[in-house]
Amino acid sequence: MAATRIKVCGITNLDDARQAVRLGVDSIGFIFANSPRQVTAEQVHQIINKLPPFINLTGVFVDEDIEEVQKTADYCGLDTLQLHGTETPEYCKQLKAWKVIKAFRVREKLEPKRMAAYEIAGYLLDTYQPKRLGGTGKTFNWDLAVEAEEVGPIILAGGLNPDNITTAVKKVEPYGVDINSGVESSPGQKDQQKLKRVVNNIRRLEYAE
Ligand SMILES: O=C(O)c1ccccc1N[C@@H]1O[C@H](COP(=O)(O)O)[C@@H](O)[C@H]1O
Repeated sequence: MAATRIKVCGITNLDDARQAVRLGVDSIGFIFANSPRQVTAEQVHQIINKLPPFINLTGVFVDEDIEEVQKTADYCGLDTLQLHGTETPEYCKQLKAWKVIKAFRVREKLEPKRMAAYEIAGYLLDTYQPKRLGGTGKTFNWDLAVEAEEVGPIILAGGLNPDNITTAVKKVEPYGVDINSGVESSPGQKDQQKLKRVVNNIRRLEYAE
């Protein structure tokens, strides 16, 4: 099995960021949108300043004014922008200076044509829940994610935790996974043991070959 890229999202403090770095995750994510995990550009700037090099930094936005996204990304030194709202392919094109990931919330079926209209670096599949634009803690039918592979690099999200991550990765074989509320002790605070278990479970699959 190819290596699975790991993003840990919803980081709100330096201790959790450092623990994610220690575990060797590929990207750490900061949520600028309305959320129990919301952070300000200033908070993220302070956290990032204290991190070592070679860490990919992702910012999560929902239908934000594009100039505000660019300003925040520049100020914080973000590498990747993850868009969770109704952002259009044209909106994404204006962010060419960054790697863009667009989130697609999955209901009963996949919408590969709609996804393929986006010329972006990665396609994140998350669980649909009315009135929630992310961070639901719920999984969706992973059979649909398997079908999405032809569109481009798939990042699997939605309710991933230490207990279901092995099944999810084995089944979907995604390019990457995005772990958020499933490794928290309370909203915005990571549980160090859960985080460690998730990462170890993914690595174990890779070493098993
Ligand atoms: O976590 C949030 O509160 C959030 C709010 C608005 C947009 C995105 C958000 N999080 C993203 O949601 C998915 C799935 O999260 P979970 O594992 O189900 O908690 C993930 O990509 C987060 O980055």
